[in-house]
Amino acid sequence: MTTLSITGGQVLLPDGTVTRADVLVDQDSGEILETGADLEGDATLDAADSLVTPGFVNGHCHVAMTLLRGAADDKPLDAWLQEDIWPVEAELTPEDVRAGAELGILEMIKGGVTAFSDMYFHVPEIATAVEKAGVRAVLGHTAITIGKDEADARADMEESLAVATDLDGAADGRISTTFQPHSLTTVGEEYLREYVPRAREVGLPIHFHANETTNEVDPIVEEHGVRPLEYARDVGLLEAEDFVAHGVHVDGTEIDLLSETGASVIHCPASNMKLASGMAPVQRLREAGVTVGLGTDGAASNNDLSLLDEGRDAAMIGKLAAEDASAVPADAVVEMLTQGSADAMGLPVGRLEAGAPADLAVIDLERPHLTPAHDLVSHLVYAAAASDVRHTVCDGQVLMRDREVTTLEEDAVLERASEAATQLFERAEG
Ligand SMILES: CSC[C@H]1O[C@@H](n2cnc3c(O)ncnc32)[C@H](O)[C@@H]1O
Ligand SMILES: [Zn+2]
Repeated sequence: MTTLSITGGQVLLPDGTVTRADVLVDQDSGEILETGADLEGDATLDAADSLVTPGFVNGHCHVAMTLLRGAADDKPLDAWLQEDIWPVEAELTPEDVRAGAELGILEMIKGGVTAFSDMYFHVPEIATAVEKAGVRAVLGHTAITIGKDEADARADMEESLAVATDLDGAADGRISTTFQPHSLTTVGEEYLREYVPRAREVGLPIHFHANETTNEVDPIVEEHGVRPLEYARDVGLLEAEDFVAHGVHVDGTEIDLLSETGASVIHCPASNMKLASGMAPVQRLREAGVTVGLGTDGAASNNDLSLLDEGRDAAMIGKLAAEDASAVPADAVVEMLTQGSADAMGLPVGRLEAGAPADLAVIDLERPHLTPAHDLVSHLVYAAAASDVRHTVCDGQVLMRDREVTTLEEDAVLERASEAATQLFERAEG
């Protein structure tokens, strides 16, 4: 057995308390052996003057959209997608997706993110980037049927099933998968009724966008006479292992439905603010017992992949939405960006305890904006930034040491992504 000891730091425990301790990791199994005093390993990672936290878990992302970062801002969702994003995405090659995925994963490792859940296409390229970078991911091919003839629509749904079946367990088990209808308005009812049961037959969880904007809610209410999540339930969605991205415009009936079914919500506050989609009722969801995780959405609607930024945004917008400064407090946010997202995604991560996967981030506390250190949970949510992360460990392997990523060559990743983005936009502009 080869062991790694993360020494001299303060450790954020699963109950939200912080204690001075070392963390001993079995690098062969990738699991935490013990947290406690004076733990020696074969190798050491210095955590003096630092906070050791579970790796942050990005519950909803389109990682390759880093190539579209900053290319289309200041529009609402429908216009942004239809006028700017989808025409460019139509030109994306598998190589582009690989370059964008490596860039996004590099950014996430640098910000202490050790796992992410992704919705996109050319997914084998994303899987290759995940394997190389050493992170954990829940991947899938996202199917859209509107605007397609029956053959193309079916092909997309079939691909979503096939990709999820083929890639499950890849990268030594660090990749798991979901079936992914894009949303309740972009996939036709007949396809949901046919393919959701097929996903169930092979045991796939389902990840989809829902209730993001009122434009997505109103047509469903008009056509079906019920709220979108009631319709979702009727077509077989919202099992306990499913998770919904956004859940902004959910009413009391839908909150009860989420709570009864055990389906989770991934809250994406930065994207919801930037696209002016609305304010998710996070405090009400949590009070109803719904599992809530945090996601960045893609870098074109955020415009970064920092879960620490997302945490601060969640706290701020959660208070505004509830009109209550005590709503969505720091400890709730820390839970959402670790255990909440992990539970939603069906991953046994997000907790620093013996037997759990050794996925963690070490945050440098010797920073002006983190001084004095009255309350480290408060700092994590209200003051810390992605650039404060010193080390990142996933599955017991050191992915970043002293701010240097070990698994990806940073300069080369940046160069490939810039080049791919330039050529992509040249093609798209014709
Ligand atoms: C077909 S792959 C996934 C698809 O989703 C698009 N997308 C990015 N952000 C959002 C969002 O906030 N709501 C809905 N769809 C979104 C992305 O551009 C891809 O086309
Ligand atoms: Zn999304």
